[in-house]
Amino acid sequence: MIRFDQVTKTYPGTTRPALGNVSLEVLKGEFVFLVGASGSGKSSFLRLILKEERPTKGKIHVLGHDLTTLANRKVPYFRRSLGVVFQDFRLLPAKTVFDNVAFTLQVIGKSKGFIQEAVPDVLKMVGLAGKAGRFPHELSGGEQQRVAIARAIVNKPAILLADEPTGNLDPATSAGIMTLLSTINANGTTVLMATHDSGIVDTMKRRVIELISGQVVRDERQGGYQTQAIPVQDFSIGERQQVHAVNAADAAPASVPPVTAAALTAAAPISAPAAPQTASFYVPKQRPASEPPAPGPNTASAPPVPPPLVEPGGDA
Ligand SMILES: Nc1ncnc2c1ncn2[C@@H]1O[C@H](COP(=O)(O)OP(=O)(O)OP(=O)(O)O)[C@@H](O)[C@H]1O
Repeated sequence: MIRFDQVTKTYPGTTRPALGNVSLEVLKGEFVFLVGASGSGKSSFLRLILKEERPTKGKIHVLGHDLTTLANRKVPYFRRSLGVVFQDFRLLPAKTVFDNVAFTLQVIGKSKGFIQEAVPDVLKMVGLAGKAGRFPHELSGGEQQRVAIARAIVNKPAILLADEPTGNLDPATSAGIMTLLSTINANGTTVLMATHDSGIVDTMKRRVIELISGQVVRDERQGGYQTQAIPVQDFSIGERQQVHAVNAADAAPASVPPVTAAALTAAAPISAPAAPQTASFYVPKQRPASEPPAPGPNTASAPPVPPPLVEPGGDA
């Protein structure tokens, strides 16, 4: 579904690659977390999948397309199979919830009849059935992210890319968003999510790809946020913090075998040698151990697991 073959991305005017010689495969239906310190290459990875950036070296295949040879005129059609969600929602402020979602469908030429059926269906799925007439500024952050997710999935993409979708949300609201993304994944959409949220990754136990300085240093089924964590440091300022340390600059390239279909059916986790110790620190967002990871009694803002996507009829 997504395959990177020895992909290197070096931005113009820079010497160190944002991604270096990355080879991996993501299969249909997987839920994959991309983790790594700020600047490790997560967003670059997602942008390459969208063909917003071109690899400097190597090949990328997405949904059967070789992106290095895909003609520019075909890119808009290719992108219809991908949904994207960002940390900052990116809604159109002057449009209602309904119109924000409908806009995506109008742009690709769907009929009014299709839109009138598909938009309410998807708003119901994301738990916003009663809020179609509101404007973004009349919604909470979690609700705005639900609109953004509705917009991303209304055309039933094969792949959903999410770049820190819970980055601006509190833990309870984040849990509701993760329930929603899990449901979307359970309905058949492959999900790739870049995140710094250790609590979410540790709770979900999905495949984790960890980047350090553009290198894949870990690719693990049912992984945690950082199994290579270097444990506790005491900063003597405020609370004692758990610091997971990685040295982006000094990380040795890891010899990680690419994840293939065969590897994913094997029993053992796929993991790489530990990163070396370190001078620069990334402090992940801390989630209290007592806090439940999924919607529960203290997650009032999170609706129950939404029903499966309803197939809208009347597509023109
Ligand atoms: N357009 C660009 N031009 C030049 N360098 C860039 C560009 N975009 C990203 N980079 C560099 O590439 C590296 C990887 O950046 P990227 O945004 O992919 O990291 P990230 O892991 O997504 O970071 P964050 O968690 O902060 O979003 C960084 O060193 C960054 O400065």
